[in-house]
Amino acid sequence: MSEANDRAVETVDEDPHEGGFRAHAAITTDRGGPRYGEFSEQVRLLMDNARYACPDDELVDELIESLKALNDRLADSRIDEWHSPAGTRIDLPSRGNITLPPYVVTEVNDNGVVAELTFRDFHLGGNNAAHGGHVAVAFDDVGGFASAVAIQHVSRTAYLTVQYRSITPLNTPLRIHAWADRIEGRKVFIKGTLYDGDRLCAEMDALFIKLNPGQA
Ligand SMILES: CCCCCCCCCC(=O)SCCNC(=O)CCNC(=O)[C@H](O)C(C)(C)COP(=O)(O)OP(=O)(O)OC[C@H]1O[C@@H](n2cnc3c(N)ncnc32)[C@H](O)[C@@H]1OP(=O)(O)O
Repeated sequence: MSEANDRAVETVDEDPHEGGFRAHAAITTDRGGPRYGEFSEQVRLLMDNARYACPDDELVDELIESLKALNDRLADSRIDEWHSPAGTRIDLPSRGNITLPPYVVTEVNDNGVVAELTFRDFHLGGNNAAHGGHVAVAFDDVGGFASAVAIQHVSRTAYLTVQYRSITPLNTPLRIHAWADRIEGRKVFIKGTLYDGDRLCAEMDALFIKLNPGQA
């Protein structure tokens, strides 16, 4: 961590959340400003390019210096997780969270949540296919979304099983669907599918537990 990072971490205030991972602060579309989406896209491109880059020694030296300078500038703007744009910008793919594969929600209703999702170069597993872990990340997030829709409350994943049925391609718009199969008390049983066109890539079977008041 740089000195700037150390300073940023020290500025994190008392944790304002009230159970789960939902902040008191309202979800907004203006944190980070009107160009925050472009910023996120540039970060994603950086991740994509880094995944495939093979820089020579001279370029590595140059890139390290550029990235150090960039990281120092970014670290100076760090705030706590509850107020950062990443994860709260509902107008951007995956709520502006660049750690998630980008998806855009197309339907939210009694049948659950449907989204168009694209794994990118950064999500490479092998031979131009998505890494299975990233497929699980996608299911966890969209599954958690479907659980929240079904119970109108925050829940956490107790287990999540993925059946990998066929190769999940990169850089291809996919259809991800998650829905509440049944609810038993605090237990929300979520199912999900991931399709490339008509081809089933993966299926999810998961349990989310509704959090009690104040539960972390
Ligand atoms: C719109 C925004 C959308 C955002 C989406 C974001 C989604 C991201 C979701 C996540 O990634 S959360 C992070 C990953 N998950 C965790 O870190 C959870 C870690 N585990 C825990 O915190 C607790 O184990 C958990 C909250 C899941 C459950 O603990 P509790 O103490 O609240 O529940 P309890 O142990 O009393 O169990 C309640 C019921 O669930 C059952 N249960 C709990 N864990 C189970 C399990 N693993 N398998 C089967 N059943 C399970 C348990 O048997 C019991 O059944 P009964 O009511 O019938 O007796």
